[in-house]
Amino acid sequence: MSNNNQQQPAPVLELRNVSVGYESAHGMVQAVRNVSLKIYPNQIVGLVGESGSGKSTLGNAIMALLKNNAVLLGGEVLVQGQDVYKLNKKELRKFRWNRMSMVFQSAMNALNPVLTVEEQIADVFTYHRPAMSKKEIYDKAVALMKMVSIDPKHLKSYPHELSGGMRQRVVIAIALALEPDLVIMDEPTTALDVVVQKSILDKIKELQREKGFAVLFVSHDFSLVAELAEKVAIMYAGRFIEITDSKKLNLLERHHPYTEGLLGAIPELTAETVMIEGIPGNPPDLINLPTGCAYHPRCKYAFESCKTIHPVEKNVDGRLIACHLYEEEVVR
Ligand SMILES: Nc1ncnc2c1ncn2[C@@H]1O[C@H](COP(=O)(O)OP(=O)(O)OP(=O)(O)O)[C@@H](O)[C@H]1O
Repeated sequence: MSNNNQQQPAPVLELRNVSVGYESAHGMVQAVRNVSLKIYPNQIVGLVGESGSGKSTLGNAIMALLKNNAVLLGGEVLVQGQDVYKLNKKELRKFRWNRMSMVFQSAMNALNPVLTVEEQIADVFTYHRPAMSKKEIYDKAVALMKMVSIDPKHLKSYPHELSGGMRQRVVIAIALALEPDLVIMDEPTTALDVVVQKSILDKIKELQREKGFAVLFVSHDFSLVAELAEKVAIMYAGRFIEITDSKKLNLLERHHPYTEGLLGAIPELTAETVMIEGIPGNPPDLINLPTGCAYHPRCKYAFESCKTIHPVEKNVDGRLIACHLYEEEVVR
């Protein structure tokens, strides 16, 4: 979304200093640490980071679907201005799927194997739109199948009779059934081959443009997110270490050293020889985080302050970067 208008629309999603931990026998796992972000209508924002960086935890936290041992340690999650943690159980059940929905990791395997596609789509309407007639629900199911480019004859199919790509399309159709304002997609195409992956991503883009919902697209695949999303939040050890326009995701721009490492790990298809410079070391233990910057033990630029002083987010050429290498104005 362009920022040129003086009148910026209200964000669909606003995260204010959100922190989430998991209680464990060894201490609190600090899975999400003080993250803030705004997503506007019509916008696709990518969320990337290595496995274990806290992406799914944040997605679940937005939906207020945290696991039993998880705790919202602080902050606010506002969807269309509503703090989801201020809703009671009944209000939350209504709010979810109507205003915000989520395509979970490996969702295509989460379809109920003993129900037909039609029954699973109908369930959503029976629960959330009890006044709808059977005929209206059937018509809606047909329209949803067409929307995700599946022949409506498959409404009578059971999940095992569909390909992985078709099952994933059904899951996306279900997530969009009630026309939510915000859709969280957690690795929606990871289990699929590249061709099917591309067709699903094209479908997501097409539907998003047509319907105008906002998307938080979670993935560990940096190049995929850079292509799909307008803005990308890069997560390391539970924190956003950089938030940038995806257009600026190239090594000619200044970045957080971790982003630079991820960018270096993307092979350039046009290059004659491909040099992949991985990131050395492993992500930190989220119970005993390193002092200072959590990335410093792996950072090739680390200096003394990085070991002791927590880097705050700074505005660097229009990007938010939390790194001592940069001196610019403090934004928050
Ligand atoms: N129920 C749990 N109890 C304790 N720790 C947990 C629990 N669930 C997740 N974690 C830890 O929280 C951290 C963040 O996990 P999360 O699944 O959010 O990361 P992720 O970036 O989504 O990873 P992936 O891409 O592998 O799904 C990890 O260190 C993980 O081990």
